[in-house]
Amino acid sequence: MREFVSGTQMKQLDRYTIQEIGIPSLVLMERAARSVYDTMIKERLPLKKVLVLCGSGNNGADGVALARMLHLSNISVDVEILGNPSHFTTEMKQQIEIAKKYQVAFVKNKSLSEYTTIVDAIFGVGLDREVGGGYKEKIKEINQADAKVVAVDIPSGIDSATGKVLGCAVCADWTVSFAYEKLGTVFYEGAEYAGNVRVADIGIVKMPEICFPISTYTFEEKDLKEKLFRRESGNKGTFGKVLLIAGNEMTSGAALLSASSALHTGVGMVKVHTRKENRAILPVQLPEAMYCFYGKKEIKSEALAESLEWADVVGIGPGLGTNKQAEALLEFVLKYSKRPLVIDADGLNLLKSKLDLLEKYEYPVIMTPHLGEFSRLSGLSIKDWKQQPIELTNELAHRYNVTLVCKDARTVIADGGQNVYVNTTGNSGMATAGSGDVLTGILLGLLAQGYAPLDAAVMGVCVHGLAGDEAAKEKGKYAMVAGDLITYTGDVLKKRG
Ligand SMILES: NC(=O)C1=CN([C@@H]2O[C@H](COP(=O)(O)OP(=O)(O)OC[C@H]3O[C@@H](n4cnc5c(N)ncnc54)[C@H](O)[C@@H]3O)[C@@H](O)[C@H]2O)[C@@H](O)CC1
Ligand SMILES: Nc1ncnc2c1ncn2[C@@H]1O[C@H](COP(=O)(O)OP(=O)(O)O)[C@@H](O)[C@H]1O
Ligand SMILES: [K+]
Repeated sequence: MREFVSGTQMKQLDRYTIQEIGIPSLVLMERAARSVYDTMIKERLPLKKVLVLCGSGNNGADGVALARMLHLSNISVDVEILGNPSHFTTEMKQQIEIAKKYQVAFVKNKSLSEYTTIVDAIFGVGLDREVGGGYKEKIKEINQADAKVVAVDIPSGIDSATGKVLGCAVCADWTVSFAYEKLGTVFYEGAEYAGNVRVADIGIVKMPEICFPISTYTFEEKDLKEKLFRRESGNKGTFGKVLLIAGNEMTSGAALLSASSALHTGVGMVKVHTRKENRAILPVQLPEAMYCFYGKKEIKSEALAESLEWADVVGIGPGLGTNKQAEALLEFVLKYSKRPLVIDADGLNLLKSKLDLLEKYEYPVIMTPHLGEFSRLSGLSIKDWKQQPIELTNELAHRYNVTLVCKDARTVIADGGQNVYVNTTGNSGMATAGSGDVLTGILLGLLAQGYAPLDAAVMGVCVHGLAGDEAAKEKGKYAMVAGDLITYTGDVLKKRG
């Protein structure tokens, strides 16, 4: 698992390392600059003529130290300082003094066309407002230049906690980040601006010396290998029974995708509770599942109660619609199910009027809203979530006492505890109808096989994204459809299981 930090957290770690541990700031800076230097050499960046653009803070000071190292290696380098001298940090003043003694060249407003590589040391994690004026003009110039661009710590203009572009931002080919990758280059748009990200250990203390109220991780492919477990002696009972309540008379596809995806995740049995109109389609397309059909004006309470008793886990929502019948189904499940529950799609759209029942539900719940559903459920706007994705996901998970999977290009998963997860697998090809239904099936499949809710959620979202990445590799992001994710889920589990 990889850990991420916000700029505020990073500053706490810097401060702790310098003040409590006693490593001088200039020592950290020397290592920071050296790690950027090493990346530039290792990645064979064109170093015929380098420009280092520096702001007035310690990100700029890193830049001046780097310029000195390049200069001492006989690489032709110029430094341009953009910041106001009256705002220079102590370290910045020291670095300039040292560099001048080594005769590093300081320049002003030279054309960027003569440089083969530009280093962005304008703002680091200290960026705290929109970029404007001369900085904005310079960043636009960098983005238009032909040179390769290396960002120090984080591309200037990217909010270190959210990835938001604050006015404008440097578009880098490489970002060398110190100690931890910043959340700002994990979330979009920052992830696109950062290019290739390398994390350099510069001697800053690692957690848990400092305990944050929330720690942020990503669950990776190699973690899957450790977590996935399938008992060779198992039978279809031990691999779990899923009850899926999904699909109305218009939307058999959603039920099919979720049910099929649960089966392709290795679950023992799946039963689908769905509308009678689907009788002619679903068993033909998915004969491996069992079915219970209900008519227009009923929910078949007796059969449903039996199925709820039979199942190990229950899923409700994909393609269910939001009419009275769907509402009655959700109410019945919340009242009478005694199993872990996954609520998705229309199940979430109906939940707002059933929050009292949700509160009383005594078994684990995973909810999987995309941001529109999150917004309807919470009353918060999508913009609110984008400003504080980690905190708001965790807060809502805590409020409803559920595991919450907030689906976006970077899905955030939380259960109200100390650890929040940001998924980094997947791609834009997954922004296609039915992708979410597939995820619901994967989550049900993992839950039924006995993984704890938070584990099932982080593993499932990671698998879903990896399946998307395989699909993109084979079919392309334009042509891939949700059904492909099911096929590749099987491949992902086969390779990593
Ligand atoms: N000793 C340390 O503290 C270390 C710091 N390091 C570097 O220091 C950076 C953090 O340094 P700082 O905290 O000094 O902050 P930065 O250098 O990131 O920037 C802060 C400066 O920019 C100004 N500023 C912020 N937003 C602005 C805007 N939109 N327009 C114009 N000016 C703006 C601030 O007023 C301040 O002068 C890290 O990203 C990292 O590169 C590393 O060298 C590791 C060690
Ligand atoms: N750009 C993207 N990068 C990675 N994953 C994405 C991207 N866009 C969408 N996804 C994923 O695809 C799924 C879409 O789910 P959802 O919005 O519920 O779709 P649907 O309702 O059509 O099934 C989510 O798991 C989401 O995280
Ligand atoms: K920078």
